[in-house]
Amino acid sequence: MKYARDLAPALTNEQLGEQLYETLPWVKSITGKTVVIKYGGAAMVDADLREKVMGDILLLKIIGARVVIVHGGGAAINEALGHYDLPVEFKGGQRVTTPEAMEIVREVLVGKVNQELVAALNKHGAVAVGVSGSDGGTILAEQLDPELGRVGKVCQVNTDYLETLLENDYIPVVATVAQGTDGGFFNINADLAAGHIAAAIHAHKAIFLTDVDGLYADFADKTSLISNLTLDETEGLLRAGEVSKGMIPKLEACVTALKGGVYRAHIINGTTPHSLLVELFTSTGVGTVMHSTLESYEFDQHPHPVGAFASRLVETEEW
Ligand SMILES: Nc1ncnc2c1ncn2[C@@H]1O[C@H](COP(=O)(O)OP(=O)(O)O)[C@@H](O)[C@H]1O
Ligand SMILES: CC(=O)N[C@@H](CCC(=O)OP(=O)(O)O)C(=O)O
Repeated sequence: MKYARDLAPALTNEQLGEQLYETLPWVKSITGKTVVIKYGGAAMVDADLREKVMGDILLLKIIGARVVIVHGGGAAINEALGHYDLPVEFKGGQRVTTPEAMEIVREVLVGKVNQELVAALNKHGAVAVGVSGSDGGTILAEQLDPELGRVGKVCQVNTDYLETLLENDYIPVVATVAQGTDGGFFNINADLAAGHIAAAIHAHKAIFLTDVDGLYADFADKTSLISNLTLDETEGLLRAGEVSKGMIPKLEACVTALKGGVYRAHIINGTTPHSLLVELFTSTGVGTVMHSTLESYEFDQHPHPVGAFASRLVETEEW
């Protein structure tokens, strides 16, 4: 037997209740909306954390969000290439992918990472379905640059199969190996694929879970975490070469998503337990959020009384 008094809660029941109640408008803002979550390989390495992320995603689904997961697996691909003594090389945040490496990319992304994520979700019930870019012609790509080998540029996203799965209450889990216009397969950076999918499926939000707290104005200066920025500012940072490595495709993906009509793009730390819930269900959030204009951002930033929020929901119904 355990006495409640010995559990020493950090908050009083009233404070806890207040906090839960404050999430209500944010929960309402997600219900019925499509949310594309890019789950990066860098945030996937710890199995316990991965379970927590899957739990948070299930919670989003239970409250009525239409969730699409697009996953990476860069770290696992590096490991597999090392195992076969194949080189690991990136240019502008994209992997140089020889035909040999492409075979490994397929094995790792489609055969391993995708199945593991689907299995982790399906422990809780038959909710997830693995989708590779070529399934249902979901992602069609052509060669991006001969120097990068089998790296693809997305030319078309066909959302029919994803929509069918969402309508039937499944969570599609997408591995970003695309069908090539030349009949082969292409390796698509998972951030870029997520940006294109979010735009094509008219997502309300695109959320990028990675291994840093968000976008830093200066990565070396940990006090420079950016809380929010506009589309123009994001493009400005890219043009000025202010970001490097994996952050380049991530920001490019945010730009693609926002230009394609996605309401918000978020970059958050997937290695911090429940960052997804804090980002989505609190006024302050934890990571970096990108939005089309400052006006549209400020509109969202004060806690909305439930009644007032309901009228906003009507205004944004199409999303
Ligand atoms: N300005 C920046 N702010 C944040 N991260 C940055 C920045 N510039 C480069 N990075 C790097 O981008 C990495 C995230 O991209 P990546 O390694 O591709 O992760 P993922 O596997 O989640 O896509 C960070 O770990 C960090 O090293
Ligand atoms: C072309 C290209 O770079 N493809 C990526 C695909 C996986 C990925 O994007 O994984 P993360 O999200 O974990 O970085 C790669 O081969 O690593």
